[in-house]
Amino acid sequence: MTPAIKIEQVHKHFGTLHALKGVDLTIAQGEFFALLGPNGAGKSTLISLLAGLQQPTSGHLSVMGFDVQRDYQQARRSLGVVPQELVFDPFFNVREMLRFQAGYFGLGRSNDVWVDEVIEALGLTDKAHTNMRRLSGGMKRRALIAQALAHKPPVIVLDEPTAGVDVELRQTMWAFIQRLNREGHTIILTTHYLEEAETLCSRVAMLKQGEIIALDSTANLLNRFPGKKLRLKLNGSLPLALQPLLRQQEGEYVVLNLSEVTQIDTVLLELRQAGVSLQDLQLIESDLEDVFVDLVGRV
Ligand SMILES: Nc1ncnc2c1ncn2[C@@H]1O[C@H](COP(=O)(O)OP(=O)(O)OP(=O)(O)O)[C@@H](O)[C@H]1O
Repeated sequence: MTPAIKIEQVHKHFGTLHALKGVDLTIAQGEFFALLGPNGAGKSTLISLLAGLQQPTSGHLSVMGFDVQRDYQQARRSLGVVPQELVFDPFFNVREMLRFQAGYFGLGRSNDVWVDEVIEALGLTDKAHTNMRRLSGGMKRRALIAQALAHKPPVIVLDEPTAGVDVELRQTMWAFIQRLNREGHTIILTTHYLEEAETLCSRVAMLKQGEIIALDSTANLLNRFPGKKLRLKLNGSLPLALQPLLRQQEGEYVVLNLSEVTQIDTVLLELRQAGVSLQDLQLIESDLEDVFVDLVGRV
């Protein structure tokens, strides 16, 4: 099957800055994929190259088999991008804006049913006739998500879609995006909320300084850290014998790395022998954030 996204040896220079250093990435149709990386890693640059908003310095990108430069229109029609920033046309109301957007991709009135479905799914029904200018920040964000979906693209890219949005929108949006994924749409997500990526995405690429440094299924990445963490609040300082297990200090808590659960016995014994009592104890599974911190540093 034609891949949803194919990126081959893509380089991007901004003057002397080498923002993307030979990125290769293939995303199959129907995947729910996370593109993660710290600030400045090159995620947005990669997305704007996919959307044809910028040109690569070298290399090739295609969407649903269409080269983003040679077959620009088909590639662009295959892609819906929810941008990070709130940029919108202030002259239209929500429904007009969505119809206009679909019309831009050559879709006529027959698409209106879909536009209304998107409006409803994103909780915009009450605002359908409100001018974009008059929407609150959260509602504008909903409208921008709707805008990216208005032409029902097979590939949907969400660039930090939940930055600064409330819990209700997150839930509504993810329910709808998951439905679209079940119906066969390919979803690519960039987010700094690693919990979201862990819950939603089956495969992850981690980008650092313009290079992919990890590309694997979410499950395999998590398996790299089979251990658990023990968070302890102590009446006293951590005994010397336990220092080698120390992972980090989190306020009043110390976090220890455990390779197996039975190590808890040893920890408790050492604490007792050192006369240090416990105020609180939590056992935590490793998560995507641990993998991320280990590979690329803090988000
Ligand atoms: N138009 C531009 N001109 C010059 N430099 C740019 C331009 N766009 C991006 N950069 C630089 O390229 C690098 C990658 O930026 P990019 O926005 O792609 O990172 P990002 O991974 O999306 O970061 P964030 O998580 O902060 O959104 C950064 O060093 C950035 O300063």
